[in-house]
Amino acid sequence: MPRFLDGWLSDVVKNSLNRARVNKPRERPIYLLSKFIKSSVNKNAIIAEYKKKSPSGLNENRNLVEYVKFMEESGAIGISVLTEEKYFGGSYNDLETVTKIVKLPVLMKDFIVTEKQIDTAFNLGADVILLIVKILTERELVNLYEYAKSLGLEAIVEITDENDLKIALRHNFNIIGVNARNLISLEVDIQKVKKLLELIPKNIIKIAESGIKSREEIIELKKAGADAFLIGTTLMKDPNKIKELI
Ligand SMILES: O=C(O)c1ccccc1NCC(=O)[C@H](O)[C@H](O)COP(=O)(O)O
Repeated sequence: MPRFLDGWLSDVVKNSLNRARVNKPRERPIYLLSKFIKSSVNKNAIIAEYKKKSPSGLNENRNLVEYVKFMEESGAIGISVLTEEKYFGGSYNDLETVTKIVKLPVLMKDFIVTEKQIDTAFNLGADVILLIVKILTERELVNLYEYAKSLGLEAIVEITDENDLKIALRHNFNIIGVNARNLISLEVDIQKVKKLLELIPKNIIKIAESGIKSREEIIELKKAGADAFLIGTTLMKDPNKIKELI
């Protein structure tokens, strides 16, 4: 069983535990996010996220195919697709649509607590999964990471505070995501992200997640050590903003 959680997160995790596996043969090679981030030398490595709604108040029902193609053409190095249904309005269909049309790493953005969910990510063509330290026990985190790796998928291990970081650094995880958003209060704190980024060793790929609105913030986060940037709300509200952020 995952960690004991309060409020909406406990509901999300309960729903995730009950989600059925989608069984379909994978039709796509694996695009390694780590490779795309490392080879992004002359531009900011942006992972553009598609999410229709969010607990923090987003509500944008954009055309998925147009959005994703535009992000690929504009130079995003990856696409993130929300698949959580109740709080983010996502779906496995959205993920499948995206993996059929882009030649970029695709992140299945969800609250992963079971191997079934990772099988589904693999079968639907995703290349990367997200493992959130806050919602898993340490043993579950390691087991799910190893399981994803055994399928050839990469995992972003997401931390939100120093305690999460302590846990993450006890293992050989190669990609750490630092989320500016507190998962309970939903407050965004970019300064906190900068502090945490500075504590992560150089050899680990670091992704700054959430709340990014401007090029200035990206430059600050880069100075603190971020290698890539996961951006949802800002791009869903105004897709053209990618041209300024990249
Ligand atoms: O997006 C939310 O409101 C949210 C609330 C609570 C937990 C997670 C949440 N979002 C998941 C994410 O990590 C973000 O979608 C992602 O980092 C992009 O963030 P943003 O650019 O702020 O949309």
